[in-house]
Amino acid sequence: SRLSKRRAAEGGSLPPGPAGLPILGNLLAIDSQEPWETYVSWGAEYGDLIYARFFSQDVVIINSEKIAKDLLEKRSSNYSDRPYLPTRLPFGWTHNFAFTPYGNEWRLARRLFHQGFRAEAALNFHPKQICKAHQLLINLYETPQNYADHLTTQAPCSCFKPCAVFSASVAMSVTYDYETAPHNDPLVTVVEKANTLGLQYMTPETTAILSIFPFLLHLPSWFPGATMKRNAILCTNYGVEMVEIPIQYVQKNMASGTAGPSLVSDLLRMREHEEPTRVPEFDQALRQASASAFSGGAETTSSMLLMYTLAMVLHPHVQVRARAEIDAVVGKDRLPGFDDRPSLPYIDAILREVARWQPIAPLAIAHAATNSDVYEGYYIPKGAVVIANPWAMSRNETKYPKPSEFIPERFLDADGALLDIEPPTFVFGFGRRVCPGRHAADASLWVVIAMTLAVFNFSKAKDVQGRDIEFLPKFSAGVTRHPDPFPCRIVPRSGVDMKELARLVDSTA
Ligand code: HEM
Repeated sequence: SRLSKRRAAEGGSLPPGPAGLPILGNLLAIDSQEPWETYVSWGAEYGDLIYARFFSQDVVIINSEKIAKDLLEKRSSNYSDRPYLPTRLPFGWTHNFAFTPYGNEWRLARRLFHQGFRAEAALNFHPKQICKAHQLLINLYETPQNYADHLTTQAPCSCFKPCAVFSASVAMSVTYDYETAPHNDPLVTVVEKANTLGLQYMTPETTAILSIFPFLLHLPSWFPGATMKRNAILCTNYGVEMVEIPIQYVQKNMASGTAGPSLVSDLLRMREHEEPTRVPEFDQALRQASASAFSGGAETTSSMLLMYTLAMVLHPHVQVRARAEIDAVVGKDRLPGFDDRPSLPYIDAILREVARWQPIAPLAIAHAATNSDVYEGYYIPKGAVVIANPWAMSRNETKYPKPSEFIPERFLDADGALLDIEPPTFVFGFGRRVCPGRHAADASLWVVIAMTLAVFNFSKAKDVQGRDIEFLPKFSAGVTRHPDPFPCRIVPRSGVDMKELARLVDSTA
């Protein structure tokens, strides 16, 4: 076969892996809800570097951090491409550079994004993150039963104050200096629609079928069963609105002199100094950089905050220790702020453990091999889809004993100081494609964790007899993996009423 000839030419054999069917390859063997679990079980049999086939597509799965770093970081010039996604262009998904092939277009978009989101620049977001966290506290105080809405999306909410919609509003604010409306913000709605509809078509597992039946994408949209085509059209339209409307908003504000600082206003100013011939390229990159900031930022942050809420409800003793730390370091007269971060190691340990305990992107985003390669004697074909499996890395028992348990203490030494070990950065991916929003995400998560623990107590909801309502957490993987709604009670700590909360908020404003 062609493959064995290539192998003979290069030396080395394919990494071990499960036997597949002649045409389908290994697709039928994969748990469609939790493919990362299938890859963990393959790993137990074949090792941490696994070869599989989806139809005719070569796939390499990496279950260990070491191999992921050896390939995706140390050999990053060969492993920074993305798999070809037949859905990307028909669904108008050119606005998110997460899916742009490796090359100049991606490089420029990522460079512009970096302008606003690199570690030092992301410090500028702190005041906005604090302000949004304050709004979140007020919303949680007033309508705690709507906690998921406050943390994630918009939804009818009975409070009259601006509904925080924390994640989306931080993202919109830093990218466009756009204040999300209290309810049903038109832009947040359109981003959600574009994301929910689009992202399910952007994974190698789902799109594998299109590489063998590409006609599915080309059936006329009125054809019965042509859902994919109809969705592609809808999604393209949402994408255009989601990209263009907020840019026009910034341009209008700049023209009237009312634009506050934002990524897009900075980039529009940079644009004025571009060579005229380079402007079209710059415009395309500006669109990718800005749309990626808010479409990439909102959903991920909110999924992690839901994981955090779940962790707190299930582990009251963790809250007790966290509160004792906050009370000792910050006191009860004010809320924790970023300056307190170095003195609050337990809060950081919670943040790390939330990220590790339930990775919200269990298979990160697949990379692709530009050229064939040989690693430890194994042959990796050119064009192979390379899937790193952060889920498997989070379940490494040597590094994380009792991996399915939530134990922030694993990141601390006996004196309660943060251990000098690498935090679970694998949840943000690897190499040149590593998540560029991670610094902003880290600060948003930290401030919410610190402030909510300072003010609230999370517990299981009670039934009419006053008994805890027990539940088994369930998770769904849509855009990102997140817990399904679970019953919970969020009540202010004793002594915190609305007046006191307003005072606390004012004291850190
Ligand atoms: C809350 C936690 C977050 C997690 C766990 C997360 C995780 C990831 C992962 C796993 C990747 C793929 C990395 C790879 O290919 O190796 C990624 C890429 C990306 N993330 Fe994040 N992310 C988070 C927050 C954010 C935020 C807040 C933003 C935007 C402000 C963002 C923007 C992006 C973009 C634009 C990419 C594509 C990078 C590229 O292809 O060059 N992410 N993220």
